[in-house]
Amino acid sequence: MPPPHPDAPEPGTRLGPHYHQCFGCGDEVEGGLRLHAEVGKDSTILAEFTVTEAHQGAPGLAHGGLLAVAFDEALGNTVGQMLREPAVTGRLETDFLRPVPVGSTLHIVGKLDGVAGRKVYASADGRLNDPDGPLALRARALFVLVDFSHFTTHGTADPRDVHPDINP
Ligand SMILES: CCCCCCCCCCCCCCCC(=O)SCCNC(=O)CCNC(=O)[C@H](O)C(C)(C)COP(=O)(O)OP(=O)(O)OC[C@H]1O[C@@H](n2cnc3c(N)ncnc32)[C@H](O)[C@@H]1OP(=O)(O)O
Repeated sequence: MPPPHPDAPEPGTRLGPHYHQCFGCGDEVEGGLRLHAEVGKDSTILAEFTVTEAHQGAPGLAHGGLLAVAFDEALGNTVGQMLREPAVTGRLETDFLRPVPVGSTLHIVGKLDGVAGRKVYASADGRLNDPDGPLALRARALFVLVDFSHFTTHGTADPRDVHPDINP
């Protein structure tokens, strides 16, 4: 378990969108997940989002791919906030243990598992309707630390769009 960066936000800190047009956390995306996150105890990130009709895969049930988005977002936030370095998802595995109905709220807890060079391992659990509710999903991910230029070279970002803390 790597120690958090000295500038990592304190437990209880509410985390706003890292980018307003992000499908996972942005507040300007119609049908987006609008995932909310805050810093938990022991270097965890607590995230939640409520499944709407825009997120269905079968009638009344969340689409698995959208649930994976929620974990990508929560795990990316865990890595970025705890290490205070930009990273991108290299690999994401998701175990779907229970169906997630429309109207339910998924409570996700993300944690860092290890760092090896530029590779960062993280995992998360997702519970239904309560932080202690039934376990619905589990995910593990490998993130790769990248330079800010990843987002300007391959995307259209001004570095300041990636996160308000980032200055060119
Ligand atoms: C102030 C700062 C922050 C503040 C706080 C911000 C909060 C911010 C919240 C963000 C929340 C967003 C959460 C969504 C995050 C996305 O969704 S990101 C979008 C999806 N991902 C991508 O588009 C990535 C696309 N892939 C790539 O760009 C490149 O393949 C990568 C991942 C950068 C790696 O390429 P590279 O830099 O050339 O590195 P490379 O040498 O190939 O790999 C490095 C190591 O990783 C390993 N590796 C790479 N890919 C894999 C893989 N798929 N499987 C296994 N191993 C792999 C390699 O084997 C290598 O291992 P070692 O040889 O070192 O042992």
